[in-house]
Amino acid sequence: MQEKGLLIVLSGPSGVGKGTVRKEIFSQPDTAFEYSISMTTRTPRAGEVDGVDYFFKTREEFEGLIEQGKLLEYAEFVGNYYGTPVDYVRETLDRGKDIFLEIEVQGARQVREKFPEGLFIFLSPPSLSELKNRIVTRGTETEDVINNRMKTAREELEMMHLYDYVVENDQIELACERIKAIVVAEHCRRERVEARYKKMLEVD
Ligand SMILES: Nc1ncnc2c1ncn2[C@@H]1O[C@H](COP(=O)(O)OP(=O)(O)OP(=O)(O)O)[C@@H](O)[C@H]1O
Ligand SMILES: Nc1nc2c(ncn2[C@@H]2O[C@H](COP(=O)(O)O)[C@@H](O)[C@H]2O)c(=O)[nH]1
Repeated sequence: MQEKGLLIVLSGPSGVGKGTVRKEIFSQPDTAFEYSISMTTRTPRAGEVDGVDYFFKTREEFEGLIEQGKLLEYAEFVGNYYGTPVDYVRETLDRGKDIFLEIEVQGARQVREKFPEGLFIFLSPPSLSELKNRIVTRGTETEDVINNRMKTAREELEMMHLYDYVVENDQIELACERIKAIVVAEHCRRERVEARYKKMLEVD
């Protein structure tokens, strides 16, 4: 029987650099994970492409997907819905591939309930002032949205205890190396290796 892949969740406050770090990891040729493209009702930012950055949906479409049970998790974040399509996650894990979800804290909590064996990583900022500086410098949000996201960031930082690892995003390259090292270590965790051996011994 095909061994299942690892479900990896990366969360952290808005502007900490999750998207930047994720894009850097996925640009590296030795990265073997797959990325779960989320659904959202947020308006696309300049340069964002439907089906690449997100699947952009209306609120009616999104609520239909919730009703049909098509989402592994979903949350309302600063006025918009965000959610993870469940089928792609399950298919990828069944193929034995690791899958990487970049989602906020309420969603991560729901995923933890369904996949307690997943790997949950929290990306933290060097400081709150640097976090604000990053969101402002990105230049994609209005002042109101920035203030709301900073308020939510304080609540999210208090949820760090729900995660297995905390990686500081002081420098992009270092944060990526730390995340990749954690994934390698997770694959070598004794409980996982024992489970693999148990299955092998059952077959022989
Ligand atoms: N280590 C870093 N040092 C300095 N700037 C960074 C670092 N990582 C990311 N940034 C910058 O911070 C800004 C926010 O990054 P990014 O959009 O990746 O954050 P995010 O966590 O994905 O945000 P959101 O949750 O709002 O989508 C970007 O302008 C990015 O270039
Ligand atoms: N619960 C979920 N959160 C998600 C998902 N996809 C992205 N996100 C998170 O939403 C915020 C805002 O994102 P932005 O692109 O508008 O800046 C951020 O924390 C993302 O990580 C998802 O499928 N589920």
